[in-house]
Amino acid sequence: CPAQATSSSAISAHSPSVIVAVVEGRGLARGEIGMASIDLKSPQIILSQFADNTTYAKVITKLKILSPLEIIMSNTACVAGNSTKLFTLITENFKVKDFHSFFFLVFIGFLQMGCNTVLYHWSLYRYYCLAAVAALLKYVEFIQNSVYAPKSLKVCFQGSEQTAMIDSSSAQNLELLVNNQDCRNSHTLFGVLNYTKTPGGSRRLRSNILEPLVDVETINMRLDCVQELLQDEELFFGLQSVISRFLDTEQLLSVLVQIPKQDTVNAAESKITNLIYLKHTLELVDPLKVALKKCNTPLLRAYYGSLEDKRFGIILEKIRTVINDDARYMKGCLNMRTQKCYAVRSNINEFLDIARRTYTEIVDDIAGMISQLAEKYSLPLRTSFSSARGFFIQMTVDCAVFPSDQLPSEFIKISKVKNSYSFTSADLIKMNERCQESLREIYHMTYMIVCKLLSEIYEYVHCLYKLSDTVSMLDMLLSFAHACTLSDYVRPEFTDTLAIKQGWHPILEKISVEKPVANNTYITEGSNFLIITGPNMSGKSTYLKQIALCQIMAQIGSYVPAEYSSFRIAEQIFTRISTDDDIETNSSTFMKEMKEIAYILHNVNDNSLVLIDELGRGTNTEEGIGISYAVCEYLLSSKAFTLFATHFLELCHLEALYPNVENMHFEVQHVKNASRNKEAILYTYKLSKGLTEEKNYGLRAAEASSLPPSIVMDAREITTHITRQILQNHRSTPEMERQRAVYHLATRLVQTARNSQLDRDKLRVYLSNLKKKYEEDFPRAEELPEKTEE
Ligand SMILES: Nc1ncnc2c1ncn2[C@@H]1O[C@H](COP(=O)(O)OP(=O)(O)OP(=O)(O)O)[C@@H](O)[C@H]1O
Repeated sequence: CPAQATSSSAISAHSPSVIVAVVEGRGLARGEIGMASIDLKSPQIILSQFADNTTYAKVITKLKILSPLEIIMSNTACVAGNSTKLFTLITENFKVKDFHSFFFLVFIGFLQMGCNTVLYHWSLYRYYCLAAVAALLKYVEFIQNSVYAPKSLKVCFQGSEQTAMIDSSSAQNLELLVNNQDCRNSHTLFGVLNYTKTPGGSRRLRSNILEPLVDVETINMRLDCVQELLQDEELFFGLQSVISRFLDTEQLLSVLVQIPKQDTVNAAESKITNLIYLKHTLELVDPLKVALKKCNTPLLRAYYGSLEDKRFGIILEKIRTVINDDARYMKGCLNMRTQKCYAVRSNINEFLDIARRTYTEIVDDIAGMISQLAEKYSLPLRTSFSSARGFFIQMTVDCAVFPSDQLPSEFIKISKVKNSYSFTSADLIKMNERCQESLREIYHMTYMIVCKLLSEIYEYVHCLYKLSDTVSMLDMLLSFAHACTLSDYVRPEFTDTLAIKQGWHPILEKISVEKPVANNTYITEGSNFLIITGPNMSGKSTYLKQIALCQIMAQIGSYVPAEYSSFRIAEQIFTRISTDDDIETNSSTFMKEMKEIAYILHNVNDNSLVLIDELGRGTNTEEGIGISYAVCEYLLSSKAFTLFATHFLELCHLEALYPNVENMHFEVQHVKNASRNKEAILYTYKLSKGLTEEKNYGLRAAEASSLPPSIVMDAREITTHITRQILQNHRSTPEMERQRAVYHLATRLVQTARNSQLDRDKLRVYLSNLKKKYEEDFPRAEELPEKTEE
């Protein structure tokens, strides 16, 4: 309820309130998905229809982003023993309700009767999402016991093209909204950026982080706003003070446009409350305009323009004819009760005026009775109120000196909290009942007046959608600017290169005392594959995550933690990052790894950002290397920007085979620990070119840990023995080496030829160097086919 809608209610603002209906095509249309969702806190229906593959990755990702309260599916999809694959997949992850398939069809039938030609044609192409929305509306009507007022709902069709896709496991790996190790919200990207003041603003930030933009123009417009907010303190503080007074506009709108099917006291009370909230919200439009008046950037000007809408004034005028000027949102349930009681102006309904007089008299009587009791027993009694108990008596004394059995017998229902007794009396209970009765009357009569007023307002209510959009967007932009003022972020540019100068990890900065070590990144189309090596704990995973987080921050319109940054828009961000707290068994960890990598390989395109950390660690070394090598070669055939962190140094040979691969490593230093006469590792967290030269760093890390020294010694001996054995097995004849070199040379030639980005001169130089090197190493090079160079 909007009463809780303060900036501190971010958690309640995120509690699930979305209901989604999902429909899948049948027969030839299998895989065609229609989805419709409605947030019970926001009267907006979002429709989408798209084709998914057999893993249903898109549906599951979309559902995870929505984090629905409930999902409804047609009962034909879940016939016992014969349920569809989609149904089974969804039930594994979410709570599903089956709903009669009839409701999935009713809306379509109605449309096809020809009520609206645009919608009719639309229905032919978007059949499935319309079927979903039909069922969704019916279901909401059924559970909420209310319908939406005509022409009041906003309907959006959301294709999957306008935003970058981040699958749910990547969102988890990157700690976008939840931290794997720490349940605190602040240890996430959301926590780093969230300085929003309204629930709508924090919801918007959340959804933007999960679905960053891909349109450079829109991103730059947002960045212009953030820049202006950073440069103009007056604008920043002026806007922030107005925005923080807004309530949850979306939820308010949602409640306003619902018409209860039964007139209960609760429904009446809630409508009156919401009308007061509406008045409070509309009265903030003018201050918001004043705060925005001098802004210059196009987006802020556009928001200023949207506030010029005359309908805000019309609604407010209409409200003021019926509602008292001083009726407003106030904290505290008794205050709000008083506001509701006296909301409607006097002389509009004489029975209402009489009922209110009666109510006032009862409240005065209660106060009088309690002060008489205080006098009679010489006790420090005072009148208190709670929505559960109504009026009751409170007394603050030293409870140890004054035990409850010393209280007069007419005080009943005694409870004790710290040094305070709460109780009531039989008379007070009766008076509370009378008070409730007169309130019911007041609410009923007020409700009638409010309903009439609302029916006149509905036709203007659409401007509130604009207002809630404006407020949540301004709140989010202010939040970005706020985050910048606390840390030295820089405005990103958008080019075809990923270049970050001295970038650092934003979450690590927030949680650690010292500023993280910053690093440079440079990835272009001609050098789009970085293999990152380095000992354990040297900072590989942190670096990979840092790149993805900076990319997301840039694409939502925030500044980024770096000295300079330029990004290529990523249409998808994929990660395969092992999580250490995996409680699954080794084999299922491996299967999870394989599923995640298969998902990436199926969906990667030239504009993806791919981050892979320690692939193949769930199986033995040879197989791990084999899988990693094959995956790298597959990814190398695309122009995706890939960062591949690994302990398999064998993969670093790829640099020699592919011109677009670059080896990077994290440096460590060895320092003598004088007291223990041992060598210790000093992590620099600095990224340098080339592959790591560290050997047996696993053993050294084990030594540094609390593993018993005897075990470390044994491990060292066994490792030496195995390495010797492997070398023996691998010792090859010159002929074997020559064949291997021919194979590598041929692979390199094919890859180089495929990579049409290299210009022909560079290609020629590259190939003749290759041949020269081969001739030096292997005297029988004349056996190569003569035309290889071509
Ligand atoms: N740039 C940095 N600045 C400061 N501290 C860092 C930085 N990078 C990493 N660290 C610290 O080092 C710890 C280990 O980093 P990380 O997990 O990234 O290492 P890793 O190389 O991936 O290790 P492993 O190979 O064992 O998975 C982090 O928890 C973090 O506290």
